[in-house]
Amino acid sequence: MSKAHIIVRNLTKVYRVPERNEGLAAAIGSLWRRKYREVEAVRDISFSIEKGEIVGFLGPNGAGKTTSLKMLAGLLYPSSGEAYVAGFIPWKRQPEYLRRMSMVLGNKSQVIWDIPAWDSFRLLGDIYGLPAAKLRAAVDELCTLLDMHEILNRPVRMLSLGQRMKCELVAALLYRPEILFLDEPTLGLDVSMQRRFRQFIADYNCRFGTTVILTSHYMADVEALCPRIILINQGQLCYDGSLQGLTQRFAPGKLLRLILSERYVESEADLALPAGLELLKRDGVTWTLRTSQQDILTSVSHILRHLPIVDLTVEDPPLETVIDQMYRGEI
Ligand SMILES: Nc1ncnc2c1ncn2[C@@H]1O[C@H](COP(=O)(O)OP(=O)(O)OP(=O)(O)O)[C@@H](O)[C@H]1O
Repeated sequence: MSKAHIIVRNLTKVYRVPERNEGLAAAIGSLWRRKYREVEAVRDISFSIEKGEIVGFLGPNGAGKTTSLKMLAGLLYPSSGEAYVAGFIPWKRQPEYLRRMSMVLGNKSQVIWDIPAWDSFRLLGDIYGLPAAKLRAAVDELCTLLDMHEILNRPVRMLSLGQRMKCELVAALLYRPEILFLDEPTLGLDVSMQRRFRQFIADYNCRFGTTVILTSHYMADVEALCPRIILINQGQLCYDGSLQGLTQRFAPGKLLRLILSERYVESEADLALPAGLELLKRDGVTWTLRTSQQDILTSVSHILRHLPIVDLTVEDPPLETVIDQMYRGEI
């Protein structure tokens, strides 16, 4: 068998959703005769992930990301297919497996609202059979890393969203899982808290070699953390590879951003651009152009020869744009 930490083969999940027409008669009728509709949330996906990798699991709303992660975390049975995580079949929910993995859902809480986080951690420590000294050491270490000692004794409902998410992370990492499923962990956090979370996850992965699958709609999370991404759309896997490879494959070329000298007043019509160079946006003296990969040098030299340049930068197209175009089926 392959040594990969996570192996997924032809995994499919079909939900059976009850359906009924509007109105009281339909509601009563549905008590006897229920109609169902099938929703194929995940369709025949396969991939494998090595120990210690951080993989971004991306896709538009409803693509099947949470369903996939829930199957890998053992919260859902698949309709067909196989998965092995750390050698275990997740949905068998063997205690040895549950002790090796953890899942953080950005929109669900596993710490209890009405009691201080410390009490929730004690409860989780009991559930996972952590000796008191080990639990204290783990909480202490994680709280230092997340700079959150002062919030531990306040009821969780009195904490801010960012503080609550810190508690969720501590709860998820108390027993130092080998595999971490993070589903939108930075949802709703402000940019500086998002950055802090990203740094924490990167450091944690580096320190303990934890395998991480992350879903996030914030491309900054993905760019900062995930050298590899898996993209799914309508339940199907449509890309598995490096971030850079995604841009090269689906939006090859570069963006050239120019700032021209104030004295430049030429109209767009008068500017003759060579083949392979296209003006995308012109906002006063700030211009954005796109050039194909093979024409970068000729494009840049044309610009330098014909335009009074104050500043010029060459960039990859923003990940957001590439992903958005993919989601909309434009590339
Ligand atoms: N419990 C359920 N019962 C029926 N259908 C479901 C259930 N959960 C999800 N679905 C459907 O399965 C599909 C995939 O949903 P899923 O939550 O996995 O997507 P997602 O990629 O995580 O989306 P988002 O980015 O919006 O969280 C959607 O069409 C959704 O409506």
